[in-house]
Amino acid sequence: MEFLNGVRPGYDLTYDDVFLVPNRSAVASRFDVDLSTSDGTGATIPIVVANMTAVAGRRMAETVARRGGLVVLPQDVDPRAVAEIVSWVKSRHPIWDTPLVLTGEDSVADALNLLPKRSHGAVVVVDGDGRPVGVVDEYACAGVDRFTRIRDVADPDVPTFPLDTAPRKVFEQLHGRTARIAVGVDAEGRLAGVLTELGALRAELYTPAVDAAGQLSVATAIGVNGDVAARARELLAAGVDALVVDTAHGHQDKMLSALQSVRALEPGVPLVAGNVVTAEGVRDLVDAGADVLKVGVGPGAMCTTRMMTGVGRPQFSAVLECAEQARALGKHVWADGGVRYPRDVALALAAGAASVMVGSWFAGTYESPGDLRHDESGQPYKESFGMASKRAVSARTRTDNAFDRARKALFEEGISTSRMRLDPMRPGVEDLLDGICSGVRSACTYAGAGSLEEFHARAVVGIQSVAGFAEGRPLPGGW
Ligand SMILES: NC(=O)C1=CN([C@@H]2O[C@H](COP(=O)(O)OP(=O)(O)OC[C@H]3O[C@@H](n4cnc5c(N)ncnc54)[C@H](OP(=O)(O)O)[C@@H]3O)[C@@H](O)[C@H]2O)C=CC1
Ligand SMILES: Nc1nc2c(ncn2[C@@H]2O[C@H](COP(=O)(O)O)[C@@H](O)[C@H]2O)c(=O)[nH]1
Ligand SMILES: [K+]
Repeated sequence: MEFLNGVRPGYDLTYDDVFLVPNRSAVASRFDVDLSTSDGTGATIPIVVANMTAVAGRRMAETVARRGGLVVLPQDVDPRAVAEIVSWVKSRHPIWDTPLVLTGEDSVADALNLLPKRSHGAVVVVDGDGRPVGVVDEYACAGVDRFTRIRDVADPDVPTFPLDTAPRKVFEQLHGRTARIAVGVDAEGRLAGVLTELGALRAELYTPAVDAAGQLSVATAIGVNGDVAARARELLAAGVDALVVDTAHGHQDKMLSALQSVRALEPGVPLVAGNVVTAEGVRDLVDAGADVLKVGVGPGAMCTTRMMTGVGRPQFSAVLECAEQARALGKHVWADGGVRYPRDVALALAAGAASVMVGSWFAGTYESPGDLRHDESGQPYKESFGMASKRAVSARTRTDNAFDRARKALFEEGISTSRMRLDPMRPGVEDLLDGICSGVRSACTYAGAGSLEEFHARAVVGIQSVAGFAEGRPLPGGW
């Protein structure tokens, strides 16, 4: 990456401060751009979902891995529960989505409770042998008593396909029909998955992130306290595909010894560590065994670190400096936090990040773990909170004695509650991934790049005024 006219400023920059200049391009189509990452995780899109309790759970992990990204499960989850989630994610089909399932005897109220759990918007009704006999969506549930039996409202016309049917064929069969989903069945005719028309299209455009056995990939985080090596060993045995050693101040001795102890296990999967924002931090963590550095102090949407401490660094410059150092050592950087638009992802990749971590933005989707709520005006939202908030710290320290818990509660560096609105046009995480991947593909072709490495090599970045940033915003309401 180079700065426009070779001018590298003497002050630090964040994503809003910069823009990409178009280059002459020989890339004929945005579909020709390869978005796969170079960080050794096998991800085929440069997106990692942050290890936050309000964001990263099993449905998020399954859904994002199917589209080629990676989800990091939070460190606050008990290792046995992580093992269960990992084996569950790995048991999911890499193309067909996990169905929501009820029997004909269940009620419309049961269906209405289940529907917001998944983006595909339908519940499959099965018989006693697990064979699909109908489909119910929210329209079928509208205007009927909530105690009505499902069998009385289900649509018995279920487009059904063997699991090995090409997604394009499923797309063509669904196109123009009223049926919302296609149902995939195994050799015995039992329900095994569902696909919407859009899901079938995505299955042709994205490549799932999978392990050597072809099963969906998933990562997990650990902290720096306690017996880090023992916990890491347990998680590696559970089959995680990357291990993230995570603490607010990654450039501290406790992190270095934690990393050394995990590296000594020869994990055999990428070892990620952070957070840091300086070249010195990168060097020390690499010396201690990190393959990937997590970069960002203070940019997160739930993060109050900069307001509480004055510590941090504008994220674009932090990523640029850390990526330069990591690349010089043959290592990689994940740009962590502060991503609000697809452009922020493109800019982080231009600065040299191998992948970009997104947290709060994805909290406002069907796939995040929280319950769907509605505000006073009926708008759907989910709650999000920071991992250093009173709420998260209190959950993390629940087994400590009362005095220690009270001591810990003093160091609050995150928001305990916030509302992340579900965008009615993009309520699922895959809708957001579509937007991000389209934006990044397009950014690559503007730069004349066919891969993310070429994008970083060719990117020309300029610095803009606040007015320059404002000019780039759309004006849906006119002026
Ligand atoms: N990217 C960011 O800007 C930030 C991210 N976070 C996220 O919050 C989560 C919790 O992290 P964390 O609070 O580190 O919790 P951890 O449970 O990992 O504990 C961190 C350990 O490091 C010690 N420590 C020393 N200095 C610091 C410091 N300045 N900040 C934090 N701990 C310090 C703590 O000791 P003692 O408690 O005795 O001081 C504690 O033992 C993580 O997911 C982290 O990524 C949190 C803040 C900033
Ligand atoms: N200082 C804090 N940082 C936090 C907290 N919880 C999470 N985080 C960091 O934010 C990113 C995600 O950023 P986002 O803008 O996409 O939400 C996450 O990976 C952490 O590094 C917190 O309580 N305090
Ligand atoms: K912030």
